[in-house]
Parts: sequence; structure tokens; C-alpha cells
Amino acid sequence: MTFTAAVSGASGYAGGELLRLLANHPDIEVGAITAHSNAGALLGDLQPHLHSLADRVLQETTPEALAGHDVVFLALPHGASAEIAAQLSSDTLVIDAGADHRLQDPAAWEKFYGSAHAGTWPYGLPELPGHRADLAGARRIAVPGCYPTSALLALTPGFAAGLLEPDDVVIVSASGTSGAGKAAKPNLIGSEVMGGMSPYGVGGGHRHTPEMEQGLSLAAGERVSLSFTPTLAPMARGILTTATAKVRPGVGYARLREAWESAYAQEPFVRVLPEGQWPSTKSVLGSNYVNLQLAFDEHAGRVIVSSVIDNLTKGTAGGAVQSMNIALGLDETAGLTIQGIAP
Ligand SMILES: NC(=O)C1=CN([C@@H]2O[C@H](COP(=O)(O)OP(=O)(O)OC[C@H]3O[C@@H](n4cnc5c(N)ncnc54)[C@H](OP(=O)(O)O)[C@@H]3O)[C@@H](O)[C@H]2O)C=CC1
Ligand SMILES: CC(=O)N[C@@H](CCC(=O)OP(=O)(O)O)C(=O)O
Repeated sequence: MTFTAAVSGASGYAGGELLRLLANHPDIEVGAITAHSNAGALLGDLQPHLHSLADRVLQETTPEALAGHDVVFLALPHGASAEIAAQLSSDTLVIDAGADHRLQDPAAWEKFYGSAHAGTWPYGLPELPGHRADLAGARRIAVPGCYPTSALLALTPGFAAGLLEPDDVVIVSASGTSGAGKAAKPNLIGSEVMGGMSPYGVGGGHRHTPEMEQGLSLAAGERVSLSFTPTLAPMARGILTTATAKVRPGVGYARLREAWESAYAQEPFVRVLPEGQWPSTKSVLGSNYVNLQLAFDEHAGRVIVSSVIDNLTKGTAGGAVQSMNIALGLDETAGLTIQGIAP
């Protein structure tokens, strides 16, 4: 059986990556593709890498244009997707790449996004404990933010196994510029980004902090608080996250390693690298894979985990397609086994 899928935000980075994956998906036929200021344009003029869809015309993003498909992907700015989603049939599988339906706590939503909370949907990170069951048969899915994908996959095994202290967690990430979207911004022009790196959202100000705390608290069964600092790196795509947490008394390297290896032993897209190898963003670019490595800093009593993802693939579109596969009862890896493109 073939399912039809509409993609909104198809002129943007997340929408373009969704189309790249869906065009190669054995069970999906790409239906309507929509945009906003670029409505009426040819996809080939905006996303020249999408050869098989180059002749398609972008429609205006309306509920009518998106209706009549089995699956609708929303790859829109925060706040835009909730309004559209509310007008789509409850029988349609709606997958939101934006943040509108990720947070459970309305107060956290209002604090970090400044608008009314639109409600919470099943969270599209199947590797987290219990999440795969929530996604099976779901008709609404919230795709995680790209930084939370990398951070939650880095630390969840330790919290789920009760090995880590909940109040001393530090996460630092470096992201490629595509994480900021395709719209022109002065801080993203080449001369600003190339040749240097700079943090932003420092001091708890980044909106992904509550999303990470939510996921780790669910895994730990108690409130986890953390400090998160993102950094803009001079590359187009990819995220390197380094996450550290204090380990509980008596926990050593062997126990930590066993927790991470057993958590991911059956996961098709998460690889705990052999000891001694540290992950590089290059090795996952264009793929849905997550590579990670851990160490125990005995001096500081901390576990250190480095994870890498492609922000547009596992961090957005790949995670969305993986969640779609589960919701529709397809092979979870369908359309996603493409390898990375390094170097
Ligand atoms: N980039 C990334 O790595 C990640 C992105 N996401 C999320 O995915 C979503 C899309 O991000 P991204 O692709 O990077 O952003 P882009 O800026 O690259 O694309 C935004 C898309 O939304 C459309 N759009 C803009 N304003 C409106 C509006 N008012 N109503 C309807 N459509 C509109 C644009 O159309 P047009 O060009 O025609 O104006 C474009 O197609 C965001 O919610 C983002 O947070 C999530 C994880 C990672
Ligand atoms: C480099 C960069 O700017 N990254 C984006 C995060 C992208 C992402 O995952 O975001 P959403 O929560 O918006 O879906 C940022 O820090 O705002």
C-alpha cells in the first residue's frame, strides 16, 4: 500500500530535507507541496538538489491544500503549525517539525515562546523509553528540536538506569547554520559565520532547555535540571553535543558503559562507538544515524557523552519519517537506511 504525503514549508530547509527522504521512500507518494512567500514558484528553482520533484509548483499553505493526504508534514515557523493543524482531519497523520506541540508544561511554553500553549502531542523520539508504543498508530506527532534530539539520546540511558544525579547536568552543543533555517539573518551571512564560533542563548535562555529537561525528567522519574549552551559552528549542517552529568556514588565506567550499550543494542539508528573512537559530525551527514561515545571522568565524578547527528536528518526530517513509519505500521527504517556522505 502506498500512502500520500503533503509537505508544507517545502521551500525551507526542513521541508526540503523531508522531500529528499520522502522522494526515496518505498511506501510514500509525494502529494501537495506548499510554501508561503514562495508560493507559485517551481521547487526546482528553490531546492535544486530535489531532481525528481523539480517541476512541482509550490502551493500556498492552507488546510485545503493539505487535505486529502494520508500524512501531512508541517515544517513551518513556531506558532504557524498549531493553527493549521487544528483545521486538519483527525484521521490524517499530522507530523509537526516545529515546537508547537512538544512541551507538556503550558507555563514553560509561555515563558520560552511567548504565546498560548497549543497542547501536547506524542514526542517523535522513538529511542526514548516507552515512546515507540506512544507513536504506534498515533495521528499527531511532535518532532523534537534538533538540539534536544542530540542531548536526550546522549544522556537518557544514564538517567533511565538511575546512574546520574538529576541536578548537575551540563550540555554544550555546536550546530551548523542550517539549524537556524533558510530565512536571511545578518548573523548567518558567510563573513559572520565562516572562520569563527560563538555561543548564543547563554544562561538558560534557549528554548530547548525546557524540552531537554522534560525528556530527561521523564526518563529519570524525577525532576532533572540542566544548563544548556548552544554554539554556532562554521558548517552548513550537523550537531556535536557534549553532555556531562555527575554519577551517583559507587557507579563506575563498566556500569555506565553497560547502561548505554544495552539501551541502544537494538536501535537501528543509534551507534555507541567502539571504545577509543570519538564521534565526528562528518560521519552522520545526510543520514539518520546518531553516533555517540562516553567516558568516565573519575577526577570530576562525571560521565561525559559526545553525540553527533545531522540536524536536518535525525534532528528533523529523518526523525519525522522514522516516527511516521512507526505510526503507519511500516518498517521503522523504510526510506532511512541511506549512509552518511563523509568526507
Ligand atoms: N532547521 C533545522 O535544523 C530544524 C528545524 N526545525 C523546525 O522546522 C520548522 C521549519 O524550519 P526550517 O525549515 O529550518 O525553516 P526555514 O526558514 O528554512 O523554512 C520555513 C518554511 O516555512 C514557510 N513559512 C514562513 N512563514 C510562514 C507562515 N507565516 N505560514 C506558513 N508558512 C510559512 C517558509 O515559506 P517561504 O519560504 O515560502 O516563505 C518556509 O517554507 C521550524 O519550526 C523549525 O523550528 C526543527 C528541527 C531542526
Ligand atoms: C543553529 C540554530 O539557530 N539552531 C536553532 C534550533 C533549531 C531547532 O531545532 O529548532 P526548533 O526548536 O526551532 O525546531 C536555534 O538555536 O534556534
